[in-house]
Amino acid sequence: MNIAVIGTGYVGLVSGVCYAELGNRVYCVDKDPAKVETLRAGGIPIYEPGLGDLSIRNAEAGRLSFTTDISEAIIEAELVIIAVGTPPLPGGEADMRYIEAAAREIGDAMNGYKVVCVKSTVPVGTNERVKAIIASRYTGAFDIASLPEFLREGTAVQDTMNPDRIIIGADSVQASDLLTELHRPLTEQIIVTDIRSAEMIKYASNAFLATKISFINEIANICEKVGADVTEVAKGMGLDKRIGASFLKAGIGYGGSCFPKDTKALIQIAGNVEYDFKLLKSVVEVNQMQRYSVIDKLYQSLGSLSGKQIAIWGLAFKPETDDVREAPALEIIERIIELGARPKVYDPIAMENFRSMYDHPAIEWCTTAMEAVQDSHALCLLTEWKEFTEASLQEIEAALAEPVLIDGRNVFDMAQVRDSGLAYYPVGRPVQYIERQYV
Ligand SMILES: NC(=O)c1ccc[n+]([C@@H]2O[C@H](COP(=O)([O-])OP(=O)(O)OC[C@H]3O[C@@H](n4cnc5c(N)ncnc54)[C@H](O)[C@@H]3O)[C@@H](O)[C@H]2O)c1
Ligand SMILES: O=c1ccn([C@@H]2O[C@H](COP(=O)(O)OP(=O)(O)O[C@H]3O[C@H](CO)[C@@H](O)[C@H](O)[C@H]3O)[C@@H](O)[C@H]2O)c(=O)[nH]1
Repeated sequence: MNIAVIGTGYVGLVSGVCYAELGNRVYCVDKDPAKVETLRAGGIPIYEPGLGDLSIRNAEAGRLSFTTDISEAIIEAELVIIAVGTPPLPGGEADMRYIEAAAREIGDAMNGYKVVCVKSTVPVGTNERVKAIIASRYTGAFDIASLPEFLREGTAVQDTMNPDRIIIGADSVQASDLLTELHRPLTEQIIVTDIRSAEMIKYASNAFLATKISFINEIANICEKVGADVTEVAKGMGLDKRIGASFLKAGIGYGGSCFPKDTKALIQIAGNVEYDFKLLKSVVEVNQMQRYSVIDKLYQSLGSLSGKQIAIWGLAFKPETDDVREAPALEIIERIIELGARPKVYDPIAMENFRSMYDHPAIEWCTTAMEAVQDSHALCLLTEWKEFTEASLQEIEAALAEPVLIDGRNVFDMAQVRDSGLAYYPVGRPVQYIERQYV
């Protein structure tokens, strides 16, 4: 199948490369010439495990090309996939300007029947808007379809090649047949539904996963007060098939380019039809507060933060990605600086992205994990990179000026921590017990 993918971000690039891997001929378009140049030279503008090799292999096989010219990309395409960004506007609603611009450009470049589908996460009714925009510029026949994307950053290639399900929202047999044929090699679980339901499935899925995270974070906060261990609680809950074990890891709140934006967008979508989505509003509020649990623990352990040096391990919103959009580290570091402390930060991959989003003279940018820890008054682990989870507690303790370890991701083994001299502050585990022993 000949496919054009508009937008070569985390979704567009991964999808384009994976469709090529399935044997399709894929043209990826981006309006950013620097990205296209990097891709043409065999590079990858994002960090995503496994993507680079796959991209090079398919480009060399002649199945994958990159261009800034949408007409070149869609001239032979049967399927055009829109995968541009839908970032949040200040009020929380999704910014549709990139989708609408892409629809206009597609409309101008159409040269025959094609199926145009929207993979970006978009409010209900967007596909109809895209159809209207294209129809206002192209009078020939075409179909539209919604094809929501469920990949996770860090495991995007694996998720794309092994999806739990494919959702196709279509109002024509040609569109649903074409998309079914494309995805058949990946899974039997292909759900064909109407366009509006497909658009809603994406937001509802992300909102539900975010709800699970905020729920377990609140349970964790209660566990801390009653002396229970949230990791045991989550294990016990997760064995109930009706609940499921995934997305029950307590931590410092969800971040990333999706959950924060999509929860707020769904609240807006509901608000637009005069529905007050109270549950989701609480999910967002709990998530915001959870980030500050790290600051509370710093206070608990150090008293005033003024003049203190705080090591930060992890800037990316999750491991195995360079994406720092809505990373909890941003608000935590800002707050640490406001309180008069000096953060010494380290992340194996996301330093550059973080620094271009937020820089401050109080921040010391370190080149190794242990450099950040050296002589700091506390270490805060914010992202569970393997390098951190495998770190030696003895080395950490020896390097710190005060033996305070705030583990925002519950990565360390409690028995090992007990054998160390560290004052350990995990999430939702019996902090007081450890404090009594070691502080
Ligand atoms: N990142 C994820 O993990 C993920 C997962 C599922 C769904 N989504 C959704 O997919 C969409 C894309 O997300 P992303 O993270 O890949 O975004 P991104 O910001 O990483 O990439 C978007 C790309 O589109 C390009 N672009 C914008 N307008 C264009 C145009 N008119 N023509 C050509 N290129 C254009 C930009 O230059 C950019 O490279 C969003 O709606 C997002 O919510 C993202
Ligand atoms: O039990 C958990 C699971 C995740 N997180 C946090 O939640 C955030 C999001 O993690 P994850 O879902 O793994 O990554 P994303 O790449 O943001 O993927 C989500 O957002 C994408 C964009 O819409 C969807 O496609 C995916 O299905 C959905 O999982 C991260 O900050 C994680 O640290 C937790 O705190 N506890």
